Amino acid sequence: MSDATPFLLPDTGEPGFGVYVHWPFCAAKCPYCDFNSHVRHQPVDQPRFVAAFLREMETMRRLSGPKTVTSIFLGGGTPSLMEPATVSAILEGIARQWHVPDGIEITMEANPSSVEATRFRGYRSAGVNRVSLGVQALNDRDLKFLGRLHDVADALKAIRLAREIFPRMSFDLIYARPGQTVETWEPELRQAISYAVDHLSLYQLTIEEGTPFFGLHKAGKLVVPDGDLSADLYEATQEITAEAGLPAYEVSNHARPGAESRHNLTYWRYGDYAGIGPGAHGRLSRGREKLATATERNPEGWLAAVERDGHGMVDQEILGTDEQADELLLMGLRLREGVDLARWQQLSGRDPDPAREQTLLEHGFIERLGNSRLRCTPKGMLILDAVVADLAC
Ligand SMILES: C[S@@+](CC[C@H](N)C(=O)[O-])C[C@H]1O[C@@H](n2cnc3c(N)ncnc32)[C@H](O)[C@@H]1O
Ligand SMILES: C[S@@+](CC[C@H](N)C(=O)[O-])C[C@H]1O[C@@H](n2cnc3c(N)ncnc32)[C@H](O)[C@@H]1O
Ligand code: SF4
Repeated sequence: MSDATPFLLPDTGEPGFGVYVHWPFCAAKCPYCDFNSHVRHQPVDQPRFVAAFLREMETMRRLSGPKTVTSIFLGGGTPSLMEPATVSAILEGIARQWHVPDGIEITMEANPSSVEATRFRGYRSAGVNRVSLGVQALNDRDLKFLGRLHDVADALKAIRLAREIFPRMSFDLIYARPGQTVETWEPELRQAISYAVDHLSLYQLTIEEGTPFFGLHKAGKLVVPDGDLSADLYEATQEITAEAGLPAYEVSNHARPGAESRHNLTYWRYGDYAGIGPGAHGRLSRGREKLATATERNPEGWLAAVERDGHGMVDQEILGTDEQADELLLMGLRLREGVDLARWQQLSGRDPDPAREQTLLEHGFIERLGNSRLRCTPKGMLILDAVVADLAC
């Protein structure tokens, strides 16, 4: 995997096969975040983690069988706390287990605060060709409120560097923050668009149970935009990004056509993926069934399990065709391209209930794309869970 590697292989429209590796550590825990991330005050033994990642990959390879990888994603936590040598060893390990063609998308998440030019170049030399930066906000007051360790100047520096070093770059913003209105969000979003290359992830702030924000929210000390304002913010976001040539291809993800994240598409097209590392989940097909894997979330617990058993899986559930049909719908309706109905019918053994589908069509929540695809309208996206629940039963 050299710098001369052509980028990117064109999207075939197929679900693909992804490999996800989870780095579970962060420099500090953000008060809104319930992802599997932990702060350690002692240095993390990276070679020991690498050895465990490689062992767990062998187990996952046995479960997946031989596969051609279409994307790799190093997520977290904060993977940019890894040394470039760690990243290199992980990518080499993946290529020993599965076929990794030149030019596939290899994404790594990075925090603007843990970013260093030397590390970025090291990641690039290791084979990373897409970076996803957690910028979160473009004003210092909100960055502070979100508990971030970086300020806007750090974020802009990281964006500039990422654009220089990686062929592809995206960044995340969190909106629908306390006190935010369409009037204050719009200039921030336009500024973000001006820094974006071809991909942006825009998430509405979710108050997750068990986080410090949850406690504050419950105590009435943190007030988030109500349903109407959230919907207005969402709609404004859709319009502004579409006008700027970065339309949503999924609920929260925006890209110039052709620059969608392949890895994300694999999830939403309900493809297979191997999940490696603490708290990673995976989906591996076996004939008509799919194996849903989930590993131990605690990093040291996961490490001990892998060293003992060759994997850290705590859960292996076999999904039958009905469960797969539900998941296919749940994931596929998030996408602008919608869900492939023939695949859904093959799995569920039936058509969508005509009366329910008709009602949703008449209310403008869903639409048909020819005979073969069904998708949510922008209005339907606002009540996605209800639409899925209605169609699935
Ligand atoms: C798991 S984080 C990993 C990225 C990296 N550690 C960072 O924070 O910069 C992935 C993204 O999820 C989003 N996210 C995490 N918690 C969220 C929440 N409660 N509401 C909305 N978005 C959230 C943030 O935009 C974040 O960049
Ligand atoms: C919220 S998304 C952000 C993606 C980013 N916006 C992009 O476009 O590349 C990524 C986060 O989801 C979680 N994640 C993704 N795939 C996962 C998997 N297979 N197992 C466990 N967590 C996963 C990780 O916490 C990761 O940081
Ligand atoms: S948002 Fe990112 S940096 Fe913050 S705790 Fe979660 S994973 Fe770590």
